[in-house]
Amino acid sequence: MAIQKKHGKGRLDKWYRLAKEKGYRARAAFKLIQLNQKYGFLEKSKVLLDLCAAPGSWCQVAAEYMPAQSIIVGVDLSPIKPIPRAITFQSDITTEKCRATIRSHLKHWKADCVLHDGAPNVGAAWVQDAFSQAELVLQSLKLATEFLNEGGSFVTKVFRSKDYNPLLWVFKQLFTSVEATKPPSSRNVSAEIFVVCRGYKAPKRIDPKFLDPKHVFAELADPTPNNEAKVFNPEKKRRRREGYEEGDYTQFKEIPVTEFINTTDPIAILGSYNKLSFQQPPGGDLAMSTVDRLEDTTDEIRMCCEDLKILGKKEFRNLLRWRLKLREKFGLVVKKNQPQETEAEEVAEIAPMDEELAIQEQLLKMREKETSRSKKERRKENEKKRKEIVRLQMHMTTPMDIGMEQIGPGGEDATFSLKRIDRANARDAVTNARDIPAESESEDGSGSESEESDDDGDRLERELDTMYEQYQDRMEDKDSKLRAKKARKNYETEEWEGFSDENKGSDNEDEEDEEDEEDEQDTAASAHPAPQSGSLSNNAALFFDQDIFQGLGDEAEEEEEEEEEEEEEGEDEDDIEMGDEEEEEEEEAPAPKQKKQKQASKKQESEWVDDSEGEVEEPEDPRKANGQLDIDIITAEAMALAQSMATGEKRSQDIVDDGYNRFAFRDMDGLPEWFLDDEGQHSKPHRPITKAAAAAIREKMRAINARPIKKVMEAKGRKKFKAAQRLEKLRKKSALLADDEALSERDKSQAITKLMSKATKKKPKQQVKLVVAKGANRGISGRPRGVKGKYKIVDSRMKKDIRAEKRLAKKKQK
Ligand SMILES: C[S@@+](CC[C@H](N)C(=O)[O-])C[C@H]1O[C@@H](n2cnc3c(N)ncnc32)[C@H](O)[C@@H]1O
Repeated sequence: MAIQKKHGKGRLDKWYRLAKEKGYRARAAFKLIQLNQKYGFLEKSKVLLDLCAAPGSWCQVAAEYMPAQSIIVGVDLSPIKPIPRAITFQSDITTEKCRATIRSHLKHWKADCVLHDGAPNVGAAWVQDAFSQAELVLQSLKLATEFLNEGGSFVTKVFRSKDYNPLLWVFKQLFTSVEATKPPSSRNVSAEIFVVCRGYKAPKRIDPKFLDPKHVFAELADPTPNNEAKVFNPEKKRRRREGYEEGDYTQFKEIPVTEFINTTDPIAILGSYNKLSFQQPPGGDLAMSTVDRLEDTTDEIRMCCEDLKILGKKEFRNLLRWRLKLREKFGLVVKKNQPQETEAEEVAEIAPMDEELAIQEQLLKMREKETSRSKKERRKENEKKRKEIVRLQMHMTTPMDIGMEQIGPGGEDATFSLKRIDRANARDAVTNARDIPAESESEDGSGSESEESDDDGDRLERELDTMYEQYQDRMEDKDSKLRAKKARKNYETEEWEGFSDENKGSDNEDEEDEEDEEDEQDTAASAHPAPQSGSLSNNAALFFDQDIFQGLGDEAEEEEEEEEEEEEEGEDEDDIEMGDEEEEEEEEAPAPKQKKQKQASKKQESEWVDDSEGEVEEPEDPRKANGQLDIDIITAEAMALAQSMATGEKRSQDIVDDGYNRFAFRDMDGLPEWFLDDEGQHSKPHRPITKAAAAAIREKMRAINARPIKKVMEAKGRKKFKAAQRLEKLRKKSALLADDEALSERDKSQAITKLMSKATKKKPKQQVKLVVAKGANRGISGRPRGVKGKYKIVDSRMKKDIRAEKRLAKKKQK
């Protein structure tokens, strides 16, 4: 079997290399070694039959692990090069001829172990592949039943497909123990799995149906038909979760919109189909034409139905709400509080069950969601607190607001809480209260109806939230950049831990009581309305540490210092004997503040770098020796900005003003995560980029890319250093020679020339000796006997591979 080396499955991994090293013909050898390590069937076997054995690595392993004098018979469609201690031949295991040849080789013996690693045509159509592999497994089982000893083992490869379970069932009828396992050397991307069947029961007679693919893989009728679903939808097909439906291998799937209305699992339809069709069936469908004509079926809904794969969460929600409305109109939803006797006859028997199932499902999901929701809410709360503190620090709000959040009109405990109304999804009702006649609710009971549809709405909302989270998890699994981004985001929005210890009240020390601590921190927030920079939250510290504030801060500090100096001068006159120590203290005081600023700006810079490269990197010291920020301009936006500042087009004050835009300080309270994610991507200021700036950045990046990598530079440096050392040595030696008075001038020059030629002579590269892993060298670890210098253990297969590679390279050149 030729191995493709470039991509995914054919990748040359560690098992491939290890197989080369150990002299095995295929990496598959390690699968058998690992299976044997777990179940130990080889050591116990004296006769072994290896079905589908080429190129023969399993036979090699068997010969290694089985007791001496054991019999190993291997067969394959492809020829197998001779293997010591094994008999091999070429044949198709599905044929009678193969069976007869095995018999002739085994004579009267029975096998203790039958191995099967067959894989027909892997790589073509997956469905077809899996099936013929399953057939091959059944065929090998047939041979096993004929040649296995009682108590013997059958080890086979199976592909995970719909035929897997029937196969397992058959194995279990014939063996006392059946275990499926995937050895570590089997690639995760491969659908293969190994089944180890031990303790062959050796029944006297086996019903041929057991080993007949037609019977074993026949489709079974569903033993418990879903009559309930049939009432609503008599022609509904059973969904197949194992892949394409039989006979339907298309990617594009369409389903009548009426099925979407009827189904009890609308999310499944939205997730697996591409289009909800309004197309009338040949005989016409009354339900379809009604759906088509209804007012609720707006143009927007129709457009959404056209292509489900491009819809966002909002559109899905609209579709689900529309479905609910239509179900209500068609009488498919029965209200919980409606008396039983008023229900329509047909619906009366079915709908409550439907409802009950839905409620149970709902309860389960709610419980699952509860934990994640409370976590999310806590995070939001913390974010809100932090934002308020930032605002406070920027004098955008009064400290009163923080207290108000706890007990004021907007707070959770307040009598009138808009937020709570929002949660009950009734804010619209409140705002539209004037339009609703007062008695309408009590008269027709629509209040409870809307409550119920609110319940449904909430459920849908939760389902969509879960789906969105799952979608994000999937994307994160796929994309390392996204993972890094999320990790950064989590770090930024990590739980607020309040002010640093210095700012906490002295009675704020009980770390175990977290709630108390939080309360105290809140009180501390309101008690200390203007915390120093050292106690700023992450974002605030970052904000104030931006370059533009450096100057402003300095100016303010300078002014303060000037004022202080003036005061000091005045004081000095009064109190001339102020001690040196006090002066030193005053000078040292701002140091921690600077340190914190430095750390914050360090973090900021690392974030800029992360944003541009999508990787989390260790931040380097962003300051030069003179203490200035050493920020590299790496985006065209920043370059354009720098240019405009350098040319005097913009002043630092303009940049500060630009910071106050509609994107700054957005209120994110109560907004769903998916919305914020989307906003974060698209709703941000677009700063102008000039052609010159873009060209400058391009040039800069080209220069960076042209730079050799660090390792190469280091190697070159080492080389240079060694050359310099050699030269120095040479210089000293020749100086000694030159000073030697015993030598004539001629001898001196000859000796120096000799030295020079010796030094400039390149050492011949040490040849690597190839040692073929056969005979005494097979499977050895360490230096083979009689080999000196560098060596490499190879097998004939590797030579072939190298030759093939060369051939291919030549072909490409042509
Ligand atoms: C994965 S390889 C086996 C590797 C082998 N276990 C080893 O360790 O070297 C699968 C083999 O199944 C063989 N095969 C597929 N269909 C077969 C058949 N009907 N009869 C015999 N061999 C077959 C293929 O020729 C192929 O060599």
